[in-house]
Amino acid sequence: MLNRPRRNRISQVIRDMVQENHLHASDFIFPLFIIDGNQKKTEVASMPGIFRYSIDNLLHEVESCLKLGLKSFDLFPNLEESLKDKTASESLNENGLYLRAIKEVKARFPEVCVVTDVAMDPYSSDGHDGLVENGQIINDKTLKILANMAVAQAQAGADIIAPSDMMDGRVQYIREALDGNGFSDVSIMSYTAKYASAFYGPFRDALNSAPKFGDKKTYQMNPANQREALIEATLDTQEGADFLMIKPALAYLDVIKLLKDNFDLPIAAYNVSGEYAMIKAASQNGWLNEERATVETLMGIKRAGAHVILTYHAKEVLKNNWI
Ligand SMILES: NCC(=O)CCC(=O)O
Ligand SMILES: [Mg+2]
Repeated sequence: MLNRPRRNRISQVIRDMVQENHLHASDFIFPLFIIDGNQKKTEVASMPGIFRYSIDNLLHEVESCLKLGLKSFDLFPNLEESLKDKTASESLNENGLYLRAIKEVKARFPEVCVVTDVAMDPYSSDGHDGLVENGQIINDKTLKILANMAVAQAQAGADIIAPSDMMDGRVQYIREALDGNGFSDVSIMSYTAKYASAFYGPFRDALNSAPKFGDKKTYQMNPANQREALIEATLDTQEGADFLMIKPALAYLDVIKLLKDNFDLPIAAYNVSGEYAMIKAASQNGWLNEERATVETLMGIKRAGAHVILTYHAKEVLKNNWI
C-alpha cells in the first residue's frame, strides 16, 4: 500500500496541520431580538439561551459580545400588535423601537457592524413580507416601502442593509434609493435564495411575526429547487448586491456550494432558528453532545462555502472556547 490517508490523522499536531477549514469570530453575525421597555430580557421559549432585549440590555449584550471578539450583529424588532398596519409604517418612525436601537448601538459602539433587516413582516398587520391587496402579495408596490425602510435604517446608522423579503427587483430599487440619499457606502446583503422553510418557526415565535393568512410560497423559494437559485443570484449580482445569502443553511448546503462556485461575491448563510432549536432540544435531552454538534454544524456550513454565517450559536461558541 503506497497511500495510507490515515498517516495524516495520526496525531493531533498533524490533524491540526492538515485541517482545511477553521472557524473564527469574524465569520459570524449574531442575530439579536429587541423589545420595547426598560430592563427587559425575555427568553424565547423555543430557543433556549436566546433572549429579546430592551434597548438598555441590548447595549449590555453587545458589549459582552465585543469582549469575545464578536463584532457584527443583525437586529430584529418584536413589535406590539397595535403598532402594525398594512404598509408597515412603524418601520419609518424615528422614535420607534428599531431605528432607536440602531442609533443607540452605533452611538455607543461605533466600531460594530450593524446589519439591519429590511422586510415588512415584523411591522405588517398581515404578517407578510409584501403589501397585501385582495389576498395577493403585490411586488412592485412593496419596493417603495422597502426602499424607504432601507433609507431610514441607513440614516439611523446601519452598515449593511439585509432585505429578507424575496420581492423581485428590490436589490436595485434599494441600491438606487440608498445612493440617491447619500448612502452609497452602505452595503446590501441580499437574502438571495430564501426558501419557504419549516425551520423559521421559532423565529416567528421570537418576533410574533407569523403570517396572518396563507403562507409565503408565492415569494420564498420551493425547497425542491436548486437551479432557480442561480437565477436569483444572477439578478442580485446585476442589481448591485454586495453579499449573496442562502437561508436556511443545513438543508441547503448544496445551494451554498453552488453559489460559491458560480459567483464571486461573498456568500452568507443563515443558520436559522429551527436549526438552533434542534441542537438545543437534543442536547438538553442528553441525545447529542452540544459542543461537538454545534461546531460540526458550523464547520459544515463553512466547508460548503459560506464566508459569513448568521447564527444564534455565535456567542456561546466563543464564550465556551469551542473554536
Ligand atoms: N429575516 C430573518 C429570518 O426570517 C430569520 C429566520 C430564522 O432564524 O428562523
Ligand atoms: Mg430575488
